[in-house]
Amino acid sequence: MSILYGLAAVAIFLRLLYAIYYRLVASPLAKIPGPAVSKLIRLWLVYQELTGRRRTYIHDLHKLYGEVVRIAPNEVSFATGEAVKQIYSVGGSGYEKTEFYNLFMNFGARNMFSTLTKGEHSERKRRIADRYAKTYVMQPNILAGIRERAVAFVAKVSQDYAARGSVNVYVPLHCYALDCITHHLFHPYGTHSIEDPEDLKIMQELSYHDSLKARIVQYYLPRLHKLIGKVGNPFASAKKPDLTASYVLENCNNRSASVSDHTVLAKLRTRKDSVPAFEIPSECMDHLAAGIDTTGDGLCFLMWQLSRRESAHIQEKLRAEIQDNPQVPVDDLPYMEAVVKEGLRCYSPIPMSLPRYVPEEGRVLEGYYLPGKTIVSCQAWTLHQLDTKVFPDPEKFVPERWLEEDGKEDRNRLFFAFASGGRGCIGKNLALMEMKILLKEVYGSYRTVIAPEMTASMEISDQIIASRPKGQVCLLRFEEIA
Ligand code: HEM
Repeated sequence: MSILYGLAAVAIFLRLLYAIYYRLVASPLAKIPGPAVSKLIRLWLVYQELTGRRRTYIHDLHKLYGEVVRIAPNEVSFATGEAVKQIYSVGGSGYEKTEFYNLFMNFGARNMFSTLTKGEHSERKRRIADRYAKTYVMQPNILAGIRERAVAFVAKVSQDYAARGSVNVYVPLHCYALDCITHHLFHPYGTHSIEDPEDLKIMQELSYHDSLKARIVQYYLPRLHKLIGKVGNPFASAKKPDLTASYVLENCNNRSASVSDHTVLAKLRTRKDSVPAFEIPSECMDHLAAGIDTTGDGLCFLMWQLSRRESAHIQEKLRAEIQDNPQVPVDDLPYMEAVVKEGLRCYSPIPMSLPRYVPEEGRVLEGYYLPGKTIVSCQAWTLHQLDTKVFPDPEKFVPERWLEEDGKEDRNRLFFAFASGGRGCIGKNLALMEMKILLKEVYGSYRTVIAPEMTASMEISDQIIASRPKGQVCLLRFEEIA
C-alpha cells in the first residue's frame, strides 16, 4: 500500500514538474515577457482582480515589460494599435468574447453585450443598431429629450448650491445619465430621477452597489458562488437591483404598447419575428446599466478635472467657445470635442481589459504565435498612456493635444474609451451628445470650482469592468457668470 502511495506521490510530483516546465519553457507563450508568477499560475492575477487592482497591475507590467505581456498562463495583454485592430475589429467583430461576459446576462437571458459568438451578436445588433446611429441620435426629438434633462440638471444644482453652498455632482450626474438612457429606452416612461425621489432610488441602487468580489467569485467559481450564496456569504451575494428590475419589467411587459415610436423598446417590440419576448427585458436592462455609470462617471471625473485650479484656463476657453457660438450645434465645437475626448482618455469609464479568445486555428500577433483559445485583451488605461510619443505627459489633462494635426492618426488609433470594431460601444453617439449638451448648459452659464470642504477621494476605483470615483462624492461650487 505504501508503495502505491509513494508511486502516486512521485506521479503527482512529476506532473507538477512538467506543468512548470511547460508553462515556463515549452508553451508557445513562453517567449512572451512577463513575471514568472504570471506564467505559472493565474491565482496572482485573480488576487489583483479581487482587490480591485487588475488595471493598475497590468499597466505596471506593461511599463516594465513593454507592449506585450503574459499576465496569466493562458492570457496575454497587448498595448498597440495593431493589436486593437486584430483583436477587436478584424472580420467585423474581432475575436469571440470569453465567458467573462456571462456575468452580464439579465433575468437569466442573454443580450447583445453578453453574447459570446459573432453570429448571435450580429443578429441581436441588427435589431436595434439604427436606434443608436449618429443620424438617429441627432434627430431634434432625441436631442430635445437630452436637453430637457440637462436643463433640469442645471436647475437642480443651482437650487442645491443656493441652499448648501456646494453640490455633490456625483448624484445629479448619475441621475442625468439614468434619465437620458431611460428616455431613449422607454419614453414617456423615462425616469425623472433628478427631481423625483422615487426614481432617485433606482439611480442609488445602480450606482452605489458593491459587487466586485461577488462577481469575481461568480466568474471563477460559479458553483461555489451559488452554494455559498445560499448561506448569505458576502463573497457570493451581489445585491440584486430589485427596483431597477421591477422598473424594466414593468415597462417591457405592461407598458410596452404605449411607448413612443422613437424608443429602443418600440423597435424591439416591432421585430417580434426575431426577438423572443423573454430577451427584451434583458436587452433593456443591459442598456440601462451600460448607460448610467459610464456617462455619469465620465462626466463626474471630467467636471472635477475642469474645476481644479490647474484647469481654470481650460474651463475659460471652453466657456468662450460656447458663448461665442450660441447657434453652432454642440457637436461642431472643436474645443468641446477635444475636452470631452481628453476627459475620456484620462478617465475612461471602462478602463479595464476587454477579454477575447484567439480563434481555434491560432494567430500571430505582434510577432508572437498564440494558440487557439488563448485569452487576449487591450485596456484603455494603458493604450491611453503607455506610448509617450503619441501621448506626451500622458498623466496631464491637455485637451489641446486633440487639436494638433501632427500625430492625429496615431492618437485616434490608440483611443479606446468606447472600444472599437463591431462590438464597440453601441451607445457612443448618445453618450457623447449627453456629455456635450450637459457641458454646454453648465459652462455656458456657470464657473465651477472644487468646494473647499471636498475631502472625498477622486481616485479611480475599479469595478468589474467599469470604474468610478472612490469616494463617490464630488463637491463643487457653481458660480453664476454675470
Ligand atoms: C461615456 C460613456 C460610455 C463609454 C465610455 C462606453 C464604453 C463602452 C465600451 C468600452 C464597450 C465595449 C465593452 C466590451 O467589449 O467589453 C461598450 C459596449 C457597449 N455599450 Fe457603452 N459606453 C458608454 C455609454 C453607453 C451608453 C449611454 C449606452 C446605452 C445604450 C451604452 C451601451 C453599450 C452596449 C449595449 C454595449 C455592448 C455593445 C455590443 O456588444 O455590441 N454605452 N461601451
